[in-house]
Formats: sequence, C-alpha cells, structure tokens
Amino acid sequence: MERRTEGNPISPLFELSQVSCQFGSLTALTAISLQIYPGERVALVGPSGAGKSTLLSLLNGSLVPSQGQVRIMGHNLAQMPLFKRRQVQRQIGTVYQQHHLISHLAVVHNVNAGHLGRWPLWKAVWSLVWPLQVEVATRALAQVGIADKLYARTDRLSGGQQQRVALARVLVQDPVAMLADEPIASVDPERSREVMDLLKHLCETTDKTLVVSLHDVNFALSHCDRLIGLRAGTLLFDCPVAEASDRLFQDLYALPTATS
Ligand SMILES: Nc1ncnc2c1ncn2[C@@H]1O[C@H](COP(=O)(O)OP(=O)(O)OP(=O)(O)O)[C@@H](O)[C@H]1O
Repeated sequence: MERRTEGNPISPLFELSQVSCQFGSLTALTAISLQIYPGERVALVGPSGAGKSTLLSLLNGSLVPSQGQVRIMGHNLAQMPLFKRRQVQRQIGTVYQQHHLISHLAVVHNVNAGHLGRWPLWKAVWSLVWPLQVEVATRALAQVGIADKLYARTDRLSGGQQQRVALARVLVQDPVAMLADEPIASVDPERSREVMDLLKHLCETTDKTLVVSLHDVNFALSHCDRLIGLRAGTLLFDCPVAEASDRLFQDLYALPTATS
C-alpha cells in the first residue's frame, strides 16, 4: 500500500514481495509481502520458530530469500555486487540478544566497532592502540546512559550495561533503521522495561525506524505502533497496535491441534 505525506509518495524502507525462505527441506517463511516505512516502530510477534529472526535477517541483508524479492531502501541486494551490498547493509543496525561484544576489550573499542564497515583496516587497527573518535563513542554512551564506562573492561559490566554498549555500537554506525532480535528475552521485567524504553527513546530522538521481535506482546503494544504476527512462517496479521485484539493473539499463539 503506497503512503503519502503532503501529497508526495513515501518510499518504503523495506519491501518484501512474495518472499519465501527455505533452509534445506524446512520452509521458514512462506510468501511474505509487506512494506515498512521510515519512522515506524514495528513489533514482530509470534510463537517460537514462527520466522521472526529469519525475517530480521532478510531486513538486514544477511540472508537472501529463496524466492521473491526483498528491497532495502529500494535496493535488491540479491542483484548487487558485494561492496555495494555492504554499503546498504551499513544503513541497517542490528542488536542481538547475545550482544556479540569482545569481552576483554575496553568499552570504547566495542563501541568503535560500529565504524568498522566504514573505516579502512589501518584505521581500525590503529584505533585498537589509540582509540579514535572518542567523542563520538562518548556521545553514544551518554545516549544509552553509561558515558562513565568508556574505558571500563567490557566483561566487568553487568548484562544490562553490556546491552547498552551493543546499542551504543549501533548508534555510532548511525543507521536509518534499528533491528532488535528479542532484546528482552531472558531478562527481568524491570530491565525489560528499561531496554524497551531506551530503544523507543533512541528511535524517536534520532529519527530511526525500529523493527523488534518480541515474545512479550504487552511490550509490543506499549512500545510499538504496528504489529506483524507470524505463525509457522506465514503472515497471520499486520495491523496498527490500536487494532490489536485478544482474539488475534489467541489465534497467533494457539497450540496446534492434532488435526491442524
Ligand atoms: N540457519 C538455519 N538453518 C536451518 N534452519 C533454520 C535456520 N534459521 C532458522 N531456521 C529454522 O527456521 C524456522 C524459523 O526460525 P526463526 O529463528 O526465524 O524463528 P523465530 O520466530 O525467531 O523463533 P524464536 O522466537 O524461537 O527465536 C525454525 O524452524 C528454525 O529452526
């Protein structure tokens, strides 16, 4: 569906047309078509194995579909040479449940890893000796509330602080969209709220699109404006949060019956 602002069409940031993903004999996604527009906060919800992480991998270009077409900022990555594909991928930041930080390095180095796609090798190596762009890293850490941890060893931080370092790394990358794959899985309710508040705040204040996979539908309802429900690799619903109903979630999470 085309969107317009003041009469001008807006291009989708992500566009999937009849996308299917196959892993061997397993079909992880089947004929998914959707668009995500700049500034949206989209929650991907659905039971385990529904295809949420697979969809996120398509959106950041780390996976290409078996069938159909994925366009990221208008580009079909499957048809682009590697270096051009990387340029598009740098526009998309992803935070994972496992933060993928290098634990024995100081925080500043992990944050600076957000520059790696743009920096030449010599600069990346030099920065490990003499950290570069410290002020950018400090600003990103301030945005996530841990500016004082710049030179702390990463593995001396709490799990929540490490998650903030991972977010700061994405901020220095300065992507147009942030993808988050179950950022609050296996954390306590208080920290879940903190992380979700932070993600929402960062996307609002830095004008970024957010696509987040969540098991907790309450956070999807309170922190996002659109819900995409996946079940067994198919799109069950795609609606504004205001239109979500208990019935939708019952259908989404219903256990399969012996005959279904
Ligand atoms: N690299 C892979 N190789 C083989 N199968 C895979 C791969 N990645 C995902 N799958 C399978 O695809 C299906 C969808 O997985 P996916 O991780 O996208 O689901 P999910 O909704 O994110 O699940 P969860 O909520 O448990 O993380 C699952 O059956 C999974 O086992």
